[in-house]
Amino acid sequence: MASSSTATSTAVTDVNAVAEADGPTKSRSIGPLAALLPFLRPYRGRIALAVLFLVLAALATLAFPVALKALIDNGLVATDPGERMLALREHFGALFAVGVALGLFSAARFYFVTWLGERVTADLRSAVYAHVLTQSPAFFETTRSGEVLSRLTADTTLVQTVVGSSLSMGLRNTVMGLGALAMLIFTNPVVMAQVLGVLTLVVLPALIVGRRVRGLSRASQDRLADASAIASEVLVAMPVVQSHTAEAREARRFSDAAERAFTTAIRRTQVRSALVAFIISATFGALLWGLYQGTQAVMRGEISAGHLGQTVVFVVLLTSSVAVLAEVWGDLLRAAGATERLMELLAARSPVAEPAQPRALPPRAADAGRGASVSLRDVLFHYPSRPQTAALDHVSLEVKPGETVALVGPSGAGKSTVFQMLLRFYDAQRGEVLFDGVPVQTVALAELRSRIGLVPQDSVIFSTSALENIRYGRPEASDEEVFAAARAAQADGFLRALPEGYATYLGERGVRLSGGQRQRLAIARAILKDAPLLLLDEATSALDSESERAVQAALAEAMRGRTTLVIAHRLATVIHADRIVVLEAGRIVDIGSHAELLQRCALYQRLAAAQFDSAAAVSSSEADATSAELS
Ligand SMILES: Nc1ncnc2c1ncn2[C@@H]1O[C@H](COP(=O)(O)OP(=O)(O)OP(=O)(O)O)[C@@H](O)[C@H]1O
Repeated sequence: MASSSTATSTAVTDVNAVAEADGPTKSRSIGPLAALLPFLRPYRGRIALAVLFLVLAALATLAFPVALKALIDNGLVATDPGERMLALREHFGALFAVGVALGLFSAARFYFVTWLGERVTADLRSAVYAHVLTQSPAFFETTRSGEVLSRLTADTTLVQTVVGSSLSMGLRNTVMGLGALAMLIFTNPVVMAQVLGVLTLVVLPALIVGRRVRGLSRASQDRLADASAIASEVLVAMPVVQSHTAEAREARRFSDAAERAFTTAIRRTQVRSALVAFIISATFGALLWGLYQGTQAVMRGEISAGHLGQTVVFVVLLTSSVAVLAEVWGDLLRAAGATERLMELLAARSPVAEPAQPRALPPRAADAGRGASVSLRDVLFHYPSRPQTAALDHVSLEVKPGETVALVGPSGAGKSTVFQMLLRFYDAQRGEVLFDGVPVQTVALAELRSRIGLVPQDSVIFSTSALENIRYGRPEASDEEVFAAARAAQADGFLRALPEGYATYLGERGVRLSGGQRQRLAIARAILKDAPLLLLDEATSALDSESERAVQAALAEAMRGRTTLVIAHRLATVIHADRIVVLEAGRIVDIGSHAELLQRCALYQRLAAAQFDSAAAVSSSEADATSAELS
């Protein structure tokens, strides 16, 4: 346990270190298991019951050899056959009673211990998952989601084995072993001293080898996590994989990772197997030695046959306890590796910190019908992984309530980064980001984000019904409100036409909807959320003109009465924007209306010519207007 402090101090406190913690283990003890204590603490009552039944079961086991001795020494001595029969029945009755007690106590112990294992694992899983969900995007840049999933399943399962079985096996065998030891010392000190000598020779190497098992355990869990990470990455990108006919390549990449996990697991198993062989043969040796000594003593008339029988059972109990304990030690070390890793995830601190004393945003009612104001003041920001390149380079922008501002610029200009700043996914290194005049760092994250509706470029559809999908941003909304939002987003028609209408299950990632339908569903979600600021990242993929019109109408509805920042890829959008901000390499190059920028901004002219003209879905009248303006 001495190393638990080491484990805590090495527990990763920043997100980057989580990803780097793939290396070998830092401490080689069961110390990290101490981190499970807070998870066990709420269930003190259950633990007490488990321990009670565990001790009772161990005592019943220890009572067995005593009853056996009584049977051999007393049950068989009566000379009268009738009396002997009666005595025998009594002794067998006593043995049976011990057996029944053992059965009942063991069942109760099993129930409580397994309950604890399941409970603690479920709590741990939920705690780690909930914690991971609070991490900023920086965490997910460095930690693969498949790896987190593997931690949540494979590592917690190891912990479950320990809490739900190994710990109780360990405790039971400790109690039984100590009991057998005490009884042996009490009844047969000479044999005892010898057995103990042999056992020491067994335990020491087992402990030493066990350390290596733990290192290998963590390594094999890590390799397993690698395989899971590959699978989860590929499974969500199946169309890309299949269109590149990369199935065989991806299958090989996974099987290579699985193979590495296998090799590491086998190395661990080899070490463990050698340990098992050693432990079993050595403890067997100890047992036989005890038996040999005892037989001699009986022959010399020093002890009774019953005494020998009792001694043998005690020695069996003692040696098997030691053997089990060595096994359990291996399990504990394995689980320590898994716990260490889970605790690293739990210790990861998001660099986007909640303010200690959050300031309230101005009441929402005041914004109703006009939207929020947002400001970026001299914002300098680089992504944590790219400290040399400023993604936003001294950007200042004031957006008034109700205004629609389009962001345009070449790829990598920093348009999405502006959104990330407003949502406070990252904090700027310099400058200020204000929402309704309040610096975003001083507002509770939940409050800030509740005021922002986001329609991302790739509409995310969850694997649930259409109704629940729209309700995602405001779970308490009534069905009627959902229908109204869907109508406003031009989604009501196609949703009602689905086999089960709004109750239709949309499949994983909405694969049953077309691109335009997915967008409208995402817009309905934003409309229902009814936030004063709308961040809209227009989809770049072209839609057919009918679908495009529907999406544009939906967007117009979503923008009504709100402040809107839109990353624009469509001509219709820039034409209708109040102002257009032209970004390049993290700087604002120019701000103006479409007509003004066409007049004076060379970059905008290039963008307009290349980007908007080629947008297939631009309605013909608008395209004509632009051509006229451009020419
Ligand atoms: N998570 C990230 N980590 C590191 N660098 C990033 C990250 N996201 C974006 N960048 C970099 O920051 C710069 C601005 O990116 P941003 O995504 O804001 O551009 P954009 O204008 O939205 O581009 P696009 O139109 O292609 O989406 C780019 O150089 C990009 O490579």
